[in-house]
Amino acid sequence: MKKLFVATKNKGKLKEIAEILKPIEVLSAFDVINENVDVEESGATFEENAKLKGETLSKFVEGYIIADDSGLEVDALNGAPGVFSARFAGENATDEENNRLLLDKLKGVPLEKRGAKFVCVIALCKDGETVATFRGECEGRIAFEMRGSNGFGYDPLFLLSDGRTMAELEAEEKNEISHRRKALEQLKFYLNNEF
Ligand SMILES: O=P(O)(O)OP(=O)(O)OP(=O)(O)OC[C@H]1O[C@@H](n2cnc3c(O)ncnc32)[C@H](O)[C@@H]1O
Ligand SMILES: [Mg+2]
Repeated sequence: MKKLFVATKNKGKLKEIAEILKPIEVLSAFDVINENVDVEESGATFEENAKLKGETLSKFVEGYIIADDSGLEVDALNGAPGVFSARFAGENATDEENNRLLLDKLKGVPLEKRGAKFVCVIALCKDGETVATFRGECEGRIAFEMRGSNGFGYDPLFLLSDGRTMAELEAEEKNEISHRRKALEQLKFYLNNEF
């Protein structure tokens, strides 16, 4: 496969996906669709939402498209924010607002109880149908304050075992260990075998 559309409005995701999938050419579906398509992420799981986004947008492009639905699951919050990660602090919440709310909710929780994981589900779709889904996870803890300016979303609060936050990693380092990398590796394996 030489070229793949991606159904995302998130520039941070798009950049990571393009880097990880090289040499496949990655194109944003929203750059080629003239209409204003908005997909309601009403699913209860990352899989459902990835399919919703991929299947809907696949009807507007020629060929294969992938959608990424991802988020953060925090142990002490019983898996929240989960599928609500992007809108944790409200419908149009900024990353900063989401991070602040997370810190608030974890006030007084000690480090050993601050376990969390990032989850990424990639759906591969075509002509309104899902061909396959792939899941990647990355484990860490929630830090006591935000640190670092790389990445996006909850990266400044996601503490790795070496003591750095995900936002303190260089882009290449994040792309080696991330949930997104793990899901996309499976996609690459699938594409190499099926196409
Ligand atoms: O739906 P699209 O258009 O792809 O973009 P989005 O930002 O709304 O994406 P999601 O619905 O999948 O929500 C994922 C949220 O989870 C968080 N997230 C996902 N991957 C992340 C990562 O690698 N690092 C930090 N936060 C991440 C971040 O807050 C995202 O906004
Ligand atoms: Mg979204």
